[in-house]
Amino acid sequence: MPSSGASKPKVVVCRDLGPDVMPLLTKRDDIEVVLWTEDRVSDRQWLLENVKGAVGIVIVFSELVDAELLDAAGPNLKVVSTMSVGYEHIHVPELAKRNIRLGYTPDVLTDAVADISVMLALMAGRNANETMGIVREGLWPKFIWAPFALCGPQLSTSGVSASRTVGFLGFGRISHATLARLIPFGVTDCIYSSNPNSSTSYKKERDEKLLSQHQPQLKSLRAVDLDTLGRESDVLFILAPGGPKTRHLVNEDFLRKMKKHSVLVNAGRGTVVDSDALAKALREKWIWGAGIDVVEGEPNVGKDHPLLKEPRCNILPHIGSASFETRLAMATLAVDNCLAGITEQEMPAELDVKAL
Ligand SMILES: O=CC(=O)O
Repeated sequence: MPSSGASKPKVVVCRDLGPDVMPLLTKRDDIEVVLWTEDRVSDRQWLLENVKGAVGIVIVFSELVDAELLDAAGPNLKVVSTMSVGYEHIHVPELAKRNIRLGYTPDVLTDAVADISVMLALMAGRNANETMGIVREGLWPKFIWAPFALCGPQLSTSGVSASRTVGFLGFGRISHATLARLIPFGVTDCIYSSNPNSSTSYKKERDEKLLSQHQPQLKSLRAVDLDTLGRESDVLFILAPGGPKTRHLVNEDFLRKMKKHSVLVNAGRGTVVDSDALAKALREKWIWGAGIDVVEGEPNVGKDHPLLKEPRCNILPHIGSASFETRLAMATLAVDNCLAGITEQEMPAELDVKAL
């Protein structure tokens, strides 16, 4: 843990951001960098002690930023910079109260998360977890190939007559990028339910743009209520940012309305989905399968978790943005945001904490 010159402004960094990015901080002689060197969630006590007097903190989505932490930091704190696009782990009103700025990492991860969303849809529809399990357990030699064994619903519509309606719970940048990837799969109808605070004129303009961008393939794009979203989606992508307003929107009631052959993908936040209800939906075959990158309560998802008992549940350990290119861009942006925040300049990507 480097420590030079007690009087220099202190920046606490809760993960080693690697050899390309750390020097952006450590090579500066006008700040003191305090680093949590382990590749796991920083210890809360360590953070509470080290954050005292800091001007900036660089975190990831597993560090909770609440009144306790901000009080421990004290009045010098100017910026919290999270290496994530989501900010469910940050009590934003507490930042607003204290005039602390918030940096985040939108855009740079859009493609990586959209890629993995499509991957999860394919994995869930085509039974990746279950079928890879057969191979992993050495059961392939005993497996009798049969015409309809281990089939699942096809994502692409080319060559088959059925059309596919894709649904999005949350309709921001990552959803748009996911939709773009699905157009070549033959998707013609898209429905979504999104932030009720976005203005009607913004939504109208955005939807017209998306429709014209995906002409002539995309025939319809509609904002719908949650009931319709559940009932009509063949593949439902949950790409909402989380937080109290979206907690358990996908619950037993919602899942019971879904089609039997539908696939649910969650690459947004685990809290949007009630895990017990999803496990029941899979067990009782209300839906076909699920592909999830996020789970409520993660990373505490051990072997006994109800979702792990469901073969049709394809689970990844929150790796949506985990490509070399994207993580490098995110780490760089998080540092740039932090440096701009502590020097009171315009941040490359700032969330307006007073407007959230
Ligand atoms: O989940 C990842 C992120 O919010 O960046």
